[in-house]
Formats: sequence, structure tokens, C-alpha cells
Amino acid sequence: MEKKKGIAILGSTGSVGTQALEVIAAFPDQFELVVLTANTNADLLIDQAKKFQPNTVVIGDEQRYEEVKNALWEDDIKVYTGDEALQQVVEMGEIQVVLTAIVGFAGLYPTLRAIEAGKNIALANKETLVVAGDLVTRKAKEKGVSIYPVDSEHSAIFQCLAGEYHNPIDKIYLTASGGPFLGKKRNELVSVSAEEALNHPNWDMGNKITIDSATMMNKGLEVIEAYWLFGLNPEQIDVIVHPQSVVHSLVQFSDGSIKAQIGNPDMKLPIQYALTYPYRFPGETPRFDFMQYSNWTFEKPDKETFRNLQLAYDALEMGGTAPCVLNAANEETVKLFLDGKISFLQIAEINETVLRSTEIIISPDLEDYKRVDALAREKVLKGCF
Ligand SMILES: NC(=O)C1=CN([C@@H]2O[C@H](COP(=O)(O)OP(=O)(O)OC[C@H]3O[C@@H](n4cnc5c(N)ncnc54)[C@H](OP(=O)(O)O)[C@@H]3O)[C@@H](O)[C@H]2O)C=CC1
Ligand SMILES: CC(=O)[C@@H](O)[C@H](O)COP(=O)(O)O
Ligand SMILES: [Mn+2]
Repeated sequence: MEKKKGIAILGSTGSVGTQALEVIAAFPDQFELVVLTANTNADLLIDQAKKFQPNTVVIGDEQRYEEVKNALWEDDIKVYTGDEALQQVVEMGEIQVVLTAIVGFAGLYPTLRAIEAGKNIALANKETLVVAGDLVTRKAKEKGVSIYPVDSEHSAIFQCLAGEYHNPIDKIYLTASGGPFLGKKRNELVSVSAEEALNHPNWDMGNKITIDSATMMNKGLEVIEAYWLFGLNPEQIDVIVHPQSVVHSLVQFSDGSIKAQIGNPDMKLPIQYALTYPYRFPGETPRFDFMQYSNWTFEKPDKETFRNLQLAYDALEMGGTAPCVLNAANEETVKLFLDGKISFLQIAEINETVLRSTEIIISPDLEDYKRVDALAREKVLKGCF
């Protein structure tokens, strides 16, 4: 029998993490779960560890360490806490693929360490590539490590590219749902609440990405993510609004032919493909019903109203640390919005102010990214919002 594939899930208690565990549970003969990590959700991490019996777990929050350790003592599961532990566990010999399902900049360090240790990456944490795409892709190339996209649009592009290695890409189309406020103009968005913004029409996701979808920053981050994953020019990356979220993205080749990947809005499929690549495992996921989705529509994104999308293109054009600045500002403005401290429209306004007022370093190293990230966050927080 073939050896099972060793998997680490960073961020196992989140939306992607919990769905990844469903995928793993569906193929017990194929995967061996080696590591699970969470930030603060000790209760769920304990439940997951008891059920899946990984070798090791990491709880970010040091206050919850004793509780997790005591709960898992009789299961003989190693328990660690803190940022350094999160970076060390990805080096374990039994791991073949690290699924990065942590949200935000915090995913960058363990991803880099995993690449350094020669582990293939199933990448959900798009912020890693947005912040430091040059560093991450260079390191992956150097170490012969593959980065398999988990993000549904990028998985779609990746699937369309299978077998097309020799064929030049004309352009790609990333599809966007448009979020809960599709069709609204700025004057209608002045006082929308966090609750309304968290009401995504098609996907059930973590809070941060759901707000990003509502502001269309998610699509902006995905443009930058695609730039690094597929080695395209910004002009080759287009966004089209497709409110049904069943055409997950499209590739147009140099002869004009377009390939699309289609399916239900369900993250388990892209997660599974990233873990089983180059194979497709036969699965029980509900089959697509064309009659349920008989009306597909496409429209142009409104970059005036959803300014964040334009800002992401601008940051990509500016280069160097500009996307890192935009990402850091956005992580903070999203938190402020969720805490009721700023309005929905202020998210993009503050992001833009920070982006335009922060000096760019053109060839940054990891320390530069760390400093620039901290500086941009400080600018948002010192804005006295
Ligand atoms: N959800 C989705 O369908 C999709 C998500 N993505 C991307 O995947 C990533 C994860 O998204 P999602 O699952 O929605 O997010 P969630 O907020 O649902 O989950 C985040 C996970 O990361 C952990 N975490 C949060 N902060 C830290 C930190 N500072 N250090 C270590 N661990 C941390 C959380 O732990 P705890 O639970 O303890 O807080 C949790 O396990 C994001 O980058 C997102 O953009 C991409 C495509 C689709
Ligand atoms: C599931 C997924 O990949 C999300 O990134 C999703 O695409 C968000 O939807 P929109 O950003 O298109 O609203
Ligand atoms: Mn996506």
C-alpha cells in the first residue's frame, strides 16, 4: 500500500480549515493528519485533535496552552504554543503538504518556513502572496516546492491550465460575485452595517474575507495573488462580475479559446484538488445541477464604487512593498469596521490614504515587509478613528 500523504493544517478551526478536515475525513486511507493549529479557539482545536489524532497541535494563545495540553495528555498528542512553535512544526519530517488556512499577514512566516523545509504548499492564505509574492515564489522555485492554489478562482485557473503547459495564456478572467452590495452606489453604502456586509450571497466564509468580498478588496487581493501564481502581467488579469459564483474563473489562450471551471460554490472541491493534485479522487460531493443554475450573467465591475479593487491594481503597478502596505491597512480597517469604529466607505478611503502616503521599498527583504506592515497598521490606528 502507498504511504499516506502527511498533512499539516494551519488554521484548522477556521472556515477553510474545518472544510479541509471534512475532505480528510472522507479519505482516511489517503491522508495522515500530522499537525493542526488554531489561534484562540482551544475548544474546537481540542475536539478536532481528539477526533483526528494528529501528532502535534499548536494553540497560538498562550493563555489557552495549559487547557489544551491537559485535554490532550491522555491522547499522547504534542501541544505547543506561540509564534515560534507555529513556524517550527511545519518542518516535521512526516509532513508532505502544508495547508495554509490562517487569515492575514500572520500566515506569511509559517509559509516561508514550510517552503524553506521543502514542503509543498496548499495555499488558501492569499495575503501571503499579496504581501511578499516575490520572496515566496522565488523561495519556492529555489527549493523545488509547489504552491497549489486553494482559493476557488485560482484553483479554477490552475485546473484550466492542466495539460496546457506549452500554450501561452492570452488573459485570465477572475470571476467576482460582487458581494452583498452589488449594484449599489456610494450614496447607498454610507451607513451599511457590519451585519449587512457579512451577509455574503453565495459563500460561508470567515469574517475578514467576507468583508473583503463586500468591498471587493477580496478580488483585488486575488488579482495580486494570480499575478504571482501564474506569472502574468497585470493587463492579462481581468475581473468580471458573475453573481451566481458557479463559473469559478476562466483562461483565454492565444488562439482565443476560453476554458472555464464550473461547479457549486463549495470550497471542499478546490481544497481537495490542492491536497490530491495531480489526481482527482472520486468523491460524493453533490453534483452540479444546471437546472438550479440555469441563468448565468456577467457584468463589468464598478471600480468607482468599490474602490478597493482599483487600489489593488494600483498597488500592483506601484510594486515593491505597495501591496504589503495596502494589505496591512486593509486588515486594520476591516477590524475597525467590524468593531463599529469606522463606516463601510471609510475602509477604502483610509486604505487609499495609507497606500498613497507610504514610501515604497522596491526590492524588499523579509525584515522590510515586517517593518512596512507594522508602519501601515500604525498609520491606520494613529488616524484616530
Ligand atoms: N473561507 C473561505 O471560503 C476562503 C478563504 N480563503 C482564504 O483562506 C484564509 C482563511 O480564511 P477563513 O478560513 O475564511 O478564515 P477564518 O477566520 O474562518 O479562520 C482563520 C483561521 O486562522 C487562525 N488564525 C487567525 N489569526 C491567526 C494568527 N494571528 N495566528 C495563527 N492563526 C490564526 C484562526 O484560529 P482561531 O479559530 O483560533 O481564531 C482560524 O483557524 C484567508 O486568507 C482567506 O482569504 C480563500 C478562499 C476561500
Ligand atoms: C470562495 C472564494 O474563493 C472566495 O474568495 C469567494 O470567491 C469570495 O467571493 P467574491 O469575492 O467573489 O465575492
Ligand atoms: Mn476566492
